[in-house]
Amino acid sequence: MEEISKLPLPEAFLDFLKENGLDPSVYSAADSTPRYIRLKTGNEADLEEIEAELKCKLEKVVWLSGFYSLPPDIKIATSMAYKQGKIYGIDAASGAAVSALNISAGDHVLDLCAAPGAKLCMILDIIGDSGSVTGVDVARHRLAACRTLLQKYALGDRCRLFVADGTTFSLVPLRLHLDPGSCNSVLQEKDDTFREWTSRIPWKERKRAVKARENAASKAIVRSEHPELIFYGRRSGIVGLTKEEIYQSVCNSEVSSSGYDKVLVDAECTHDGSIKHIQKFENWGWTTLQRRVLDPERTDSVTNLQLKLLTNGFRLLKVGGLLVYSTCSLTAAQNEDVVEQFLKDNASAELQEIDVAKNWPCKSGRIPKTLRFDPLTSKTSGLFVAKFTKLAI
Ligand SMILES: C[S@@+](CC[C@H](N)C(=O)[O-])C[C@H]1O[C@@H](n2cnc3c(N)ncnc32)[C@H](O)[C@@H]1O
Repeated sequence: MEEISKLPLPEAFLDFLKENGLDPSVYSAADSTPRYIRLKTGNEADLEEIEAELKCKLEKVVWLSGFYSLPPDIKIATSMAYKQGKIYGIDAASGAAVSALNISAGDHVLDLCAAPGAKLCMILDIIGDSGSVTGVDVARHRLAACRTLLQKYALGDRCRLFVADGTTFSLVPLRLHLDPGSCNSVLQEKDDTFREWTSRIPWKERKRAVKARENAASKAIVRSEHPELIFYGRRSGIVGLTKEEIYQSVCNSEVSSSGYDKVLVDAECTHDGSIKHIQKFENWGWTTLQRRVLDPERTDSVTNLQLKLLTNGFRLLKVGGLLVYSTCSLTAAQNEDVVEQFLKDNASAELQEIDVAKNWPCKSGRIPKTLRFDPLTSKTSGLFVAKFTKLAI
């Protein structure tokens, strides 16, 4: 086993890096990469108090608004500031991916791989009291954790969460009825009208849902008529509508005008660029790394999935909208190769310069306009970011 800094990397991982043309020295920053937090909007005046509580100086990240760095050994989870939802942990490179979307007031945003939800929280914090956010993830337990996060940070008012496969998810934003007060008067309540969301689901309904999940799990192929809605806020557009209205399908030609303004595809990947993730294998065991990261079959299936997620996210984008594709892998196969194939398959997709990136501590990817954060030079977790717009053709 070769020793790089204090993180021992097994031969197989070093071979994986070599095969992918990646420099192992990026992992030497493992011990010095700072931890990052984002201050929830409205808590700026509490900065000194938070510093006193954490007993450390919060260094403003000059290139990313609302972000602060702190030494990696500082624990934030037990602090009052964290418990009260004033700060949340999110890597600066992740924040950059969200920032690249140029979210503005009134936007309807789709986060296609949303859990556990750090980026979703940031998106919701930015949109504030306008527009809507739809979070999708295939892993129910991870999305449930995401729901807990939204509630903790009181950010869920304009959000809806669906357990669904992002490669086939088909719902467009509900542009009307975002304010339940304004629609109740015109809508006639039917039996299946969605009322305000509550975590206290009636016993009968809960039993029915568990049974449906058990039935689905017992079949080889999970067939669900609709994506499962596991949370919706008061102004998410859901309250006051019926099931039929919420699950209304639209054809591809309609999506060009009624699709999302912004789409984030923070795709499933092998996480090899995330130093924090790689460090976890010290405890999980390096054989787990072999299975989850190095296995060529895993890499092949993940790149197929990434292309499908990107393609479907783009399908749901309206003309003139913006899509950001990101992964925390540093391999070309999961990044530039996926982007190249996607551009080849989608004539209406155009790669965009990330205009807000002028002062970001990152490098260009192999394809101009794409960006790579590498832990050593960026002092962040590793991340690849590409941004697209949809042309009217
Ligand atoms: C890199 S993580 C997303 C992190 C998240 N954006 C955040 O900031 O916390 C990738 C996510 O993709 C989800 N995923 C995997 N396959 C998926 C699919 N087919 N459809 C939707 N989500 C999927 C995983 O469950 C995982 O939560």
